[in-house]
Amino acid sequence: MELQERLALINENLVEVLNPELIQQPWDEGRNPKIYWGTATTGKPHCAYLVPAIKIAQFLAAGCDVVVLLADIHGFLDNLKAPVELVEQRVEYYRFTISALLRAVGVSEQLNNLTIVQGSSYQKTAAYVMDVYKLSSCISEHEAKRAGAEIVKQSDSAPLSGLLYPVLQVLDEQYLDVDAQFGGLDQRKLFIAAKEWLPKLGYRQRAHLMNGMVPGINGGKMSSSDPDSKIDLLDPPEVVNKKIKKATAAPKIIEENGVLALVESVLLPAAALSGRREFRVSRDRDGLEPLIYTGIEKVHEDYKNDILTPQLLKSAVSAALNLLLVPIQEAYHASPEWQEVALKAYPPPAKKEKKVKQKGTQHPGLAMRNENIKGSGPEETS
Ligand SMILES: N[C@@H](Cc1ccc(O)cc1)C(=O)O
Repeated sequence: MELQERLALINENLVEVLNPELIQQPWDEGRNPKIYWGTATTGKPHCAYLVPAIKIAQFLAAGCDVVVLLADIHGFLDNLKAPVELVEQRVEYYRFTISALLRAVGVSEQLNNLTIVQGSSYQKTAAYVMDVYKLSSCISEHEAKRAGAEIVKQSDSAPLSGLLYPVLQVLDEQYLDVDAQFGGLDQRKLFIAAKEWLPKLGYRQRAHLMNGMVPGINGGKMSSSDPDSKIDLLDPPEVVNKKIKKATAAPKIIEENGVLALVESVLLPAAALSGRREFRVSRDRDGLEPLIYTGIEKVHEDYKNDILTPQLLKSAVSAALNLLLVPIQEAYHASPEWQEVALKAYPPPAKKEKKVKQKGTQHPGLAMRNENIKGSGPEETS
C-alpha cells in the first residue's frame, strides 16, 4: 500500500489529529507506527464500541502496530465506576467482548501486530509509580482537574483518584512505548495535557487521533445508565429492533439523528472493511427496488427528501446491525467462561424487598428496616 493510501485509511472518519507528522515519521525510519486505544473497564461495552473497533481494524490494515489497553485501574480511579472488588472480572469481560468485537470487524487475533494489554500489568511497577509521583509534582491540581473534566465523573465530593486518572493516562503513552494515542473527541483535553506533560519528565510527545462522538439513539448522549439510549452488543435481535423502533429519528431531519449516525460511523465503515461499502434499504413491502447507498451524502439527501423515510431507515439499520452482532453473540453463547464472567462482573441487582406500608404503632421499627434495604444493590456504572 502506498504511503498516501495508508495515511488516508488511518485518517478516515477522524475529526482531529494532533501532530500528524509523528504518525508518518516511524515509516520514514523504517518501522511501523504504533498506536494505542485505551478503554476503562467499567460498564458493559455497547454498540458505540464498534467505532473504535473499526478504526483499529483500519490502523492494522494500514500497516500500523496496535495496542488495546484494558485500563482496569482507571476503572476505579474514576469514581469507582468499577468497584474495586469487581475490577478483575470486568477486565476479563472486556477481554472477551473486545476480542469478539474485533473479530466481528474482521480483525484476526492471530495478527502479531495487535496486542491486548491490561493496565495493572505495568502500572504497579516501581518505575511507573515513581513517575506518577514525579508527574503529580510538576502539574497543578487545576491542570489535572481540567485534563479530566470531560472524562472523569465530576461531583462536589470527588475522590482524589479522579486527579490521578489523567496522570496515569498520560504516562501510559510512554510506558506502552507508542507513537500515537487514539480516542474519542471527549479525550481532547487529556490529549492536550499529554502533549504538555510528557516533556516535563523528558519524554517525547505523541500524536493524537480523535474520532467524533456517536450520539445515542435518542439523539442525546449515549449513556450506559439509560438502557434505551444505547444498544448492548449482546442485545438479541428483537431487543435491537425494539430499541431502534423507539429511537428518535424525526422525518427529514438529519441533525442529532442517532439512527443516521449509526449508518455513518458504524454500518458503512464496517461494510467497507468486509469488502463492499454498501448500505442497503429494502423496499420489498412497497414492491419497490431497494435503495443502495455507498456513501453517507446520498443517505442524507434521500432522508431530507423523505425518499428514505424514518420507517425504512430504522428497519434497514436494525437488520444491518443485527447482522454485525451475530458473530459476537454466537461467541458469547458458545463460551461458558464468558457467560460465567458476565455474571460475576455484572452481578444482577439484588432483589429489593417489597416496601411494606407503615401501619402506625402496630409495626414498630418497620420504617428503619425499610431504610436499611435502600441502596443495597450493586453500583450503577456508566
Ligand atoms: N480515558 C479513556 C480510558 C483510558 C484509560 C487509560 C488510557 O491510557 C487510555 C484510555 C476512556 O474514557 O475510556
